[in-house]
Amino acid sequence: MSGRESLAGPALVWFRDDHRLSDNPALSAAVDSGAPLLCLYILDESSQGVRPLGGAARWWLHGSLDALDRSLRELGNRLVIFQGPAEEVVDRLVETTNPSGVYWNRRYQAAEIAVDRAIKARLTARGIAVRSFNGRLLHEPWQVRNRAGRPFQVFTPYLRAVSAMPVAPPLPRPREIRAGGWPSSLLDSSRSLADLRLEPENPNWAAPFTGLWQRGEQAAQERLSTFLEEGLPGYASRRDVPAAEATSRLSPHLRFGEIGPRQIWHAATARADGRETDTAKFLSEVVWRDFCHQQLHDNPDLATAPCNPRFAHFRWAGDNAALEAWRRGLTGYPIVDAGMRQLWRTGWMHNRVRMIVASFLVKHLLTDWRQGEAWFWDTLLDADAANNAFNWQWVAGSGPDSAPFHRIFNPVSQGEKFDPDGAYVRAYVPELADLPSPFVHRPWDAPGDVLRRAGIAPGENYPRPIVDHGAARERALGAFRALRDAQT
Ligand SMILES: Cc1cc2nc3c(=O)[nH]c(=O)nc-3n(C[C@H](O)[C@H](O)[C@H](O)COP(=O)(O)OP(=O)(O)OC[C@H]3O[C@@H](n4cnc5c(N)ncnc54)[C@H](O)[C@@H]3O)c2cc1C
Repeated sequence: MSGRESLAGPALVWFRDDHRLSDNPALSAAVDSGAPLLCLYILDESSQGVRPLGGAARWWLHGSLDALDRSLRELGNRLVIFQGPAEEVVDRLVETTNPSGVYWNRRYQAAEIAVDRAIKARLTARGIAVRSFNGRLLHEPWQVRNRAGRPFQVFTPYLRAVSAMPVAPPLPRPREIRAGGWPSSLLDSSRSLADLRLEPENPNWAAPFTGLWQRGEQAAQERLSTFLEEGLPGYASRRDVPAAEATSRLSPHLRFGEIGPRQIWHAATARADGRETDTAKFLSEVVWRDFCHQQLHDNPDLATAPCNPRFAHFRWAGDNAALEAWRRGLTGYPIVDAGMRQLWRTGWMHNRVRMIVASFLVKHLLTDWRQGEAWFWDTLLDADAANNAFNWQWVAGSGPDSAPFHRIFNPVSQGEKFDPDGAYVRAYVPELADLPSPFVHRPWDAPGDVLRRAGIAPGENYPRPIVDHGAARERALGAFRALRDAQT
């Protein structure tokens, strides 16, 4: 503890996407400073370049902040919320509280980094210590480098490098978080959670989420324990089967930092005995998340500009009716429609199906991947600047270590392979529930009497395919060839 920090004013702990008390390095360091703490959150949707959250993520944020406040209150503190450009809010806070230090965990979007740098420079100039930490990743983007000291562009060597690096053990939850006194002028300018209007009303389209998801740190820990107990055995072989519900569903918790990857890493490793393959596969997914963050850090425009500049000239078809059919789950391809409806109904979609629907949008519908990225951004509870943009570029073929553009998923064979008896399709596309398995991924092949018995009238209560697979594939390959030829 430095003498200056302990003798001067309170310490400010600024929570941002790290909504937890355990393994929260910024919080632990502030507690260790000995100063009383002022804990805050800023809803900043107006600083230059900051991307406002999508609707589903706003719903999650509401519960996440509520849970964080309750946890802080259990330890004698509370969360005070502000709204507005972070630089202005922090200036006001510093002016009024004269803090001994400001503590935060780092963020990785370019606009947020710019805000943090500007704030840090101003505070440092005023003699106020700013201490920033890694609370979000296993390793910081700049810590994982190849032999030439450059960032990895390919995941496998990145994973190999990370596997050889020790992962810091998670920090314990503080036992007490001594509260500083909030000046009333600041409290007057603070917002209640309700003021932020994060949850939708009229219509409350998020109502079904309440029964499906528990937000907050405790729920994240419980989900991890249940997954390690019940889901991890067999994860490597079952993770691609959407009906198996064999993945952790930790993604929204990770997105909002209700659990940290180091906690997951150590908890999974501690139970790896006898399930080494499953554990390694699961942890490699957590490493993908770090890799995505490294890519975002090195490509600040990841969500808007293709990493491979050649793709900037791609000739997209831009068919709005087809885009709308995709969004609504009305393409006539059962696995695509099931995925898009799972997303709408639950705020989440299985990873295999995310790849299928993304490939369908980009390649079968020849629609700019940024349209898909934006829809996911608005509808996913786990919408994440790094994971979402990186994975869309991966599918579109324009990102680092991407699937090549000419690898075009066939939505029928993908469905038959990963959802062989159609359980996933039946769960989300009830129109097809009574279709026998051989036809559930290709209703157009079913004889008339089979369709009648299943209650399906093609084009009336379930759409005919909006594109023909073979023709769409040829069109996509043609567009890619045109791009290549134009540049050689
Ligand atoms: C087009 C597309 C868009 C995506 N958008 C997002 C997004 O906005 N937010 C998001 O968290 N994930 C995104 N993913 C990655 C992946 O689909 C989800 O992380 C995963 O489905 C979450 O489910 P889970 O927690 O059960 O995963 P698990 O299989 O249990 O994996 C554990 C954790 O590893 C990480 N992870 C798993 N797969 C990936 C991956 N491919 N890339 C990066 N991290 C991964 C996630 O944090 C996940 O919670 C996207 C994938 C695709 C193909």
